[in-house]
Amino acid sequence: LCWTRGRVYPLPLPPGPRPLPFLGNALQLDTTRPWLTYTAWRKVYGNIIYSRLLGIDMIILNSDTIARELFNKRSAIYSDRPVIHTRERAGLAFNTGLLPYGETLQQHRKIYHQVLKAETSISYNGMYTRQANELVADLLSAGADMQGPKEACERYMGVLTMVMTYGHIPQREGDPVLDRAHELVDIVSRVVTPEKAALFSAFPFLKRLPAWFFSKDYALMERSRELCQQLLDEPFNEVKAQMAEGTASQSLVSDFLSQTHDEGDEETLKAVALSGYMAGTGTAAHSIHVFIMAMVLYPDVQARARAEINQVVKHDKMPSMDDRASLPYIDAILREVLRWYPPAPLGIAHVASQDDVYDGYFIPKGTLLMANQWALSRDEDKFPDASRFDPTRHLTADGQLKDRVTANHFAFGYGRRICPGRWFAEDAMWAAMAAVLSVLHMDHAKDPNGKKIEITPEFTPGIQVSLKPFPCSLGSVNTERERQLRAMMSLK
Ligand code: HEM
Repeated sequence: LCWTRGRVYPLPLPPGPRPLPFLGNALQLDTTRPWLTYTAWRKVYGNIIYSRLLGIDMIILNSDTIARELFNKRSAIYSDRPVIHTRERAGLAFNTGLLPYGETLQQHRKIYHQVLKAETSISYNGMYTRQANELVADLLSAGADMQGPKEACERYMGVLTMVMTYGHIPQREGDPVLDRAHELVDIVSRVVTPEKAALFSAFPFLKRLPAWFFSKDYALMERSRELCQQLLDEPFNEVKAQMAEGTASQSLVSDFLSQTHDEGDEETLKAVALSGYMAGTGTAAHSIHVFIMAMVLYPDVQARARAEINQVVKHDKMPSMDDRASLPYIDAILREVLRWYPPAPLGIAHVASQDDVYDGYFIPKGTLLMANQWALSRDEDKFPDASRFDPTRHLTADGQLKDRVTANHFAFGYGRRICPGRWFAEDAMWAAMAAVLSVLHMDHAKDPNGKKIEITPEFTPGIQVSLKPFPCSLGSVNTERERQLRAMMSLK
């Protein structure tokens, strides 16, 4: 028996910093970016670290191998989620990512699997290409507006997810569904202000924080609840009405509604559609935005990628998803984007539903476990000179991809909670990156004296980070392709 931190366990807990009473290790954290602290702790305590915060047991995994050992191989134990205090108050109890492990979650995941699995995701190829063309046009018209590229990436993912879930193509300006969805995602990240974002990521349970802590956020949470209800019901009811009239487009909702008449199933379907939108837009939009920044900062990578496209695709044609197998360098860029700045640096916490033992360490039931993706991404043994953006890490000497699939990337998480939108995300990212590289030259913005403006990457923190707008200059390098793209857009 081991007497550890006031409690008796059959074996020692993993090593970790000495906690203070009640606060635990809270004061040792970089509160806006706790993943940096956890990565620094690795040097002292290693790849599996125990920490105690506000009375909650937490284990940080700084190794992909250990995360796979626990979350994948022992998924029967490690698939639960922490209880988040604000979940009900903000109307977010329906959200797949926050559901405890159980029957409802399994129903959700079954639906995602049917509409987002690799084979189905390919069937959206026409949609990815069409929307990628729009993205290029939006980026071209962004000009010197710094907000432009970020908004264009967000619109691209917002439209793709709306079309996939409701068959609804949002209007360019003032679309009521897209606007509300944006507002909701924005509120969720404002309720999760930098301080709270840090708390949420560092203490994703928050169950034990007192109510006064949230007093200022009550109004926002009220609005969030209202928006959730509208967004759960309105687009869904519209699809139902369209189905009755025989005018509904194919979508997740229309496909499933045609198979079910059960009201319980309808609630599940609504929850799945909105959770997919909430989980999918910010993450993938951030990654496409990071891609643009990487292309500005690493012009050699940009030039090689464009040269490869020009070799495979005729000079006056846009690439299509059919060209993907012939363009492994673009996939290598995609994997490097996910590694370089993973959208969820600590993933979403898993919870142990039973006591367990790993490598001689005791893991008590109820422990919250987080795979520290930031540490994985900066592992110098696996990724030498890790802060450098270098797609060739993912290629063999003869230019082929080292791993068969992108969907196993650590950025998508693990086990029974692995991201169900990973194929949709990677297909959407690939289409966007190939279209952008085919037409656009991405460069540093210049000041009035013609001097290039340096970029310092900044991110809004949270469970999901988001690259802030940065100065850049985007212009066309291929007028024939640009013409073809605009012709394709007017044919829609
Ligand atoms: C670059 C894009 C994306 C990244 C990096 C990403 C990453 C993640 C991660 C790390 C998790 C948690 C996994 C875990 O617990 O181990 C997750 C969960 C989830 N993702 Fe994604 N995601 C992306 C795009 C998408 C898209 C496009 C969709 C849907 C259309 C989506 C839907 C979901 C859902 C519903 C969950 C919750 C699953 C659960 O709790 O069982 N994601 N994602």
